[in-house]
Amino acid sequence: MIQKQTISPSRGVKGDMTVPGDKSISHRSIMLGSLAEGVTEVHGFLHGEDNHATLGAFRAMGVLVDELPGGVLRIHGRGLHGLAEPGDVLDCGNSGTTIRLMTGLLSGQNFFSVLTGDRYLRKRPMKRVVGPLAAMGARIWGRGGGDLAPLAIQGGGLAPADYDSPIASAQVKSALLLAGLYAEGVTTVREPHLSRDHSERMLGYFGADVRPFPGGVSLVGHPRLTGREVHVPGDISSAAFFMVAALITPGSELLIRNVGVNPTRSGIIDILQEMGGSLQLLNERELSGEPVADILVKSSDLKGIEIGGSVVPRAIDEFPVVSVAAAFAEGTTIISDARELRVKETDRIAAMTSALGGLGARVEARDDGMVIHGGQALSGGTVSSRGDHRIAMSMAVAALRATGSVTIEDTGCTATSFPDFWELIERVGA
Ligand SMILES: O=C(O)C1=C[C@@H](OP(=O)(O)O)[C@@H](O)[C@H](O)C1
Ligand SMILES: C=C(OP(=O)(O)O)C(=O)O
Repeated sequence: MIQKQTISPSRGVKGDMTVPGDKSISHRSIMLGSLAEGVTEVHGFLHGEDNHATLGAFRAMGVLVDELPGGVLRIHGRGLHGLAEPGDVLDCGNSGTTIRLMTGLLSGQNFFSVLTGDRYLRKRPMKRVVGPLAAMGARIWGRGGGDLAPLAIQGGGLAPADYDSPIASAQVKSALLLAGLYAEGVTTVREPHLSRDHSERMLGYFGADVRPFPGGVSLVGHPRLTGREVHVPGDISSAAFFMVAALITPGSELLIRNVGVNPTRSGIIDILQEMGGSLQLLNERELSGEPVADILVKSSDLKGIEIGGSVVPRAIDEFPVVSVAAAFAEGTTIISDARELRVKETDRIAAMTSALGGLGARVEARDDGMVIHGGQALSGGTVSSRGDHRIAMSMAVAALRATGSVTIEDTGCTATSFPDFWELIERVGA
C-alpha cells in the first residue's frame, strides 16, 4: 500500500464540492450505536480505514451492522451490557482514536480483550488513558510498563473518575467518559483547554446525562442509551486541505458544502482568517446536534501570524496544512503549544519541517511547534509522507504552488481518513 503521487503546479482550484464524513463523529456513531438499545442509522459515515477498524472491533464483539445503499450503516444496538468477549485480538490499525476510546470502553466490560495496531500506532503513548482508567479500577497491561500497545484489558468493577487531564485531548476525555458509562455515580474530566466535544454531544443525543461546565464535563453513569439517526457532517480536517489549496493558489474560488463547523474543531477557520484568508461561512445549520455550514474560499494574500494557546486543540490535526499556508504567507508564522504534534501518526513537527525544508522553505522545528519564514518559492522535488495521511495531503497542497512537480512517496496512508483525496484534488484543479 506504499504508492506515490506526482502533483504539478495548479492554475487555480475551482468548483463546488463535498468532503467525506467526519472521522471523529463516525467513530463515535459506531460506538454509541452499538451500546444503545434499538437501531441507529448512520448517514454520511466515513468509509475510511480508521473507521473500518472501529467497525471491525464492534462486529467482533457481536454487533450486527448492515451496510445499506449509499454507504449508510444500520447498527443493531446491543444495549450498554450487550457486547460479547471478542474471540481474537482487536486490530485498531493506524487509528489512535479507535485504540484510546476502545481502551476506555473495554475497561467497563466484564471480559478480557486485547487491542493492537500497526507499527505507527504501536509507538504512540497510551499511558495517558491507561493511567486514569487504572485509577478507576480497570486492569490494563501493555508494553513499556503499560504505555504501548498491544494492550490487554480485564474490565469491570469501575469507580467513577474525577480527573484533571494535563493535556487537552479528546481521546483522553472520551476514553474516561466511555468508561464512566459503566461506573455508578458521576465521572468528571477537566482539561486545560476545551478539546473536541463530539463525545459529549453524541452521548447527550443518545440520551445520556452529560453536563459540560467551564473547564470540563460530567457524566452520570449507567444511562439508558437509545438508538438514533445520525447524520455525519463533512470532516473539517479533510476540508482544510482544500481551504488552504484555494487560498494559496491564485485564481481560485471553491465552495465546500456541508462541513462540520463545531467550534471545538473550527480553529482552522479562525487561523486562516487571521492570516488574511477569504473564507465565508454560508447556510449555517445543525445536523444531529452538530453545527454545519458551507464554506466559500477565494485565493488570498496571506500573512504570517503567531498561533498558540486554546486554538491549538481546536485545530490540532490541521497544523501540517497550516504550515503549508504559512510557507506561502508573507512574513513569519510561529506555532507554539503544539507539542502533541510529536506523538501523532508520526512526529508531525519533524515531518513537515523536513518535507517543506526539502523543497526550499525556511522552516525551523521547535520543541512545541515550528517557525516558518514565508514567502520563499518552493521548488519541485521528492518528499516522503512518513506513512502519515495528513503529511501526504499537506504536501499535495504545497505542490500546487511549487515551481515544479512534486512527488510524494508513501501515499497509501491517505486511505485512513480520506480515501478519495487524490481524485477530488485532481477534480478541483490539481
Ligand atoms: O477524539 C478524536 O476523535 C480525536 C482527537 C485528537 O487526538 P488527541 O485527543 O490525541 O488530541 C485528534 O488528533 C484525532 O485526530 C481525533
Ligand atoms: C491524529 C489523527 O488521528 P488518530 O489519533 O485517530 O490516529 C489524525 O487523524 O490526524
